[in-house]
Amino acid sequence: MAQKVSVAEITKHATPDDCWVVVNGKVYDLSKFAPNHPGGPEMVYKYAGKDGTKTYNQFHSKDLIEKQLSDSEKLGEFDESTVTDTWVNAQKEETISEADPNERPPLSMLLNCDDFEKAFAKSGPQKANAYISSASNDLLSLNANKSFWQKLWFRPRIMRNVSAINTKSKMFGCDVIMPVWICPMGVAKGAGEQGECALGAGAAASGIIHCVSTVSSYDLGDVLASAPRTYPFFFQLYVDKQRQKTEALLKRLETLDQIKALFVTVDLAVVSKREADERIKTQENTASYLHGEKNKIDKKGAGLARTNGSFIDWALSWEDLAWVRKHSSLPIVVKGIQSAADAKMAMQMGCQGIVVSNHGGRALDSAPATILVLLEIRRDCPEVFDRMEVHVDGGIRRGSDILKAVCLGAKGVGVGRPFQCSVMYDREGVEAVAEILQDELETAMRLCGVTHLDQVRGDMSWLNTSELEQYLPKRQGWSFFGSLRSRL
Ligand code: HEM
Ligand SMILES: Cc1cc2nc3c(=O)[nH]c(=O)nc-3n(C[C@H](O)[C@H](O)[C@H](O)COP(=O)(O)O)c2cc1C
Repeated sequence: MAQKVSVAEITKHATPDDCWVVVNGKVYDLSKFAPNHPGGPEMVYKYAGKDGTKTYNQFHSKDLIEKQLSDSEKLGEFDESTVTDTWVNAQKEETISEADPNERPPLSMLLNCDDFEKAFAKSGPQKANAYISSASNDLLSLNANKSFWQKLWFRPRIMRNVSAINTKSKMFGCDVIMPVWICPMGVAKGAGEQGECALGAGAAASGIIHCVSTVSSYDLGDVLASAPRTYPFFFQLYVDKQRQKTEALLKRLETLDQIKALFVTVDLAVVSKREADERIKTQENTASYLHGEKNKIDKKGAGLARTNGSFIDWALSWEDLAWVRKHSSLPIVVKGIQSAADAKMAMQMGCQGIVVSNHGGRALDSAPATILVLLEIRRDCPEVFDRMEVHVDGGIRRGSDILKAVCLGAKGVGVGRPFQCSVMYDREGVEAVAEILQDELETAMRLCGVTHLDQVRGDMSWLNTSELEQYLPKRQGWSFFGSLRSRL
């Protein structure tokens, strides 16, 4: 890229079909790439014939663009000597609200997972907060996820000598200090400069596992390098409409021995409406090139999340698991199970695991709270817990929630938003969340009279589920008259 490209030349290429963009002092032809941009094409078109550095850097690692684009799309160095006043003024429309580090409460003041979400809401970039905290429509599943964990009560035992306790566990063959993985979450760089690298480094330092999202801000190689060379990770897969792209990704994963399981996300055939995200209209992404006018928002709003999912294949079906298996030797874990029937299906298809999840309330609103699905599986097809690893996420915010999940039979739990928000404090923030959960788990175990997690895994006698049972769906194919008939 020795050649220099002038402002006059760049501004000639300012349409979706002919889209040159300056990023970090270099000029790229993004015409072919933009329609496939995982964050949606409009994000890129907005910078056609302009400098997109500020926005790009907010969400992506510096070298991502260099790694992703072909040589013919790299046009040369930006010729600074040709900058004019018109060019400078044209770049001024960007109004990204940035986090002010001085506004942040000190890490030592944050005592629980909720504190991290509150701190981010107060001091993180407004748009990033809307993206992270939002969920579908009326937030019914988001709120139910969390509040239903609070409707499950322990049945503690006393005087059990809890001086020495052990939270160590195994998840997909990996030894962990406690059965927790950091949920896959897109574009973590929006929350803090180190993005997924903070999540990876923090997970490794804390002895838990980071599940890296398909739509990570950093290249997977960089995320893996944030941890010691042999430290394990999981990888989350969105199947791309262009299946050959997914095949290439799976091929790459085969070469990365740090990846120990493949979480295939199946609950987001389309991205739902997240109104908090749609309502933030003051940010730079609201100016839609395609709509022809600056700062014009489409009829649905200005949501980032909505445009991001356009590449996800909504034709995905159970038969496709055989295709995934053909291209991957990793344990296959179906993420997004929302009924006992589908848990059973995954087991019958020979999957190694499932994650009971409704995408943190970001997929179907009114999807059941994940703890209810876990209870339903235990009631209707308990054999699932013996045949594969059952994991759960959604609203898990306390160490005691982890213990409850384990008593229900879970091998591990995913924690999402608190970790994403902790990235505002870099790796130290991630470690702090893990430390809080570890401490709370140990305390809950001691106060319950439990010394080792294997002692209680799948043992419902430690729980009182009465309050929740009224919310469980009726058994499939079960009816009062049917059961009466069978007794006659
Ligand atoms: C080769 C280059 C690029 C790659 C591989 C890439 C990849 C991605 C990915 C994976 C996402 C996350 C989607 C999700 O959360 O579902 C994303 C989001 C985004 N990208 Fe890019 N991108 C590239 C270039 C650019 C450029 C040039 C710009 C702007 C100038 C840009 C702006 C954005 C924005 C604003 C988002 C939205 C973040 C959010 O959802 O919160 N990207 N991109
Ligand atoms: C900001 C954000 C981004 C997410 N991105 C992804 C993703 O890329 N892939 C995925 O499978 N799930 C994604 N999820 C869902 C999480 O993996 C997880 O299921 C959910 O956040 C768990 O709920 P919790 O946040 O209440 O702990 C995302 C969730 C959030 C909050």
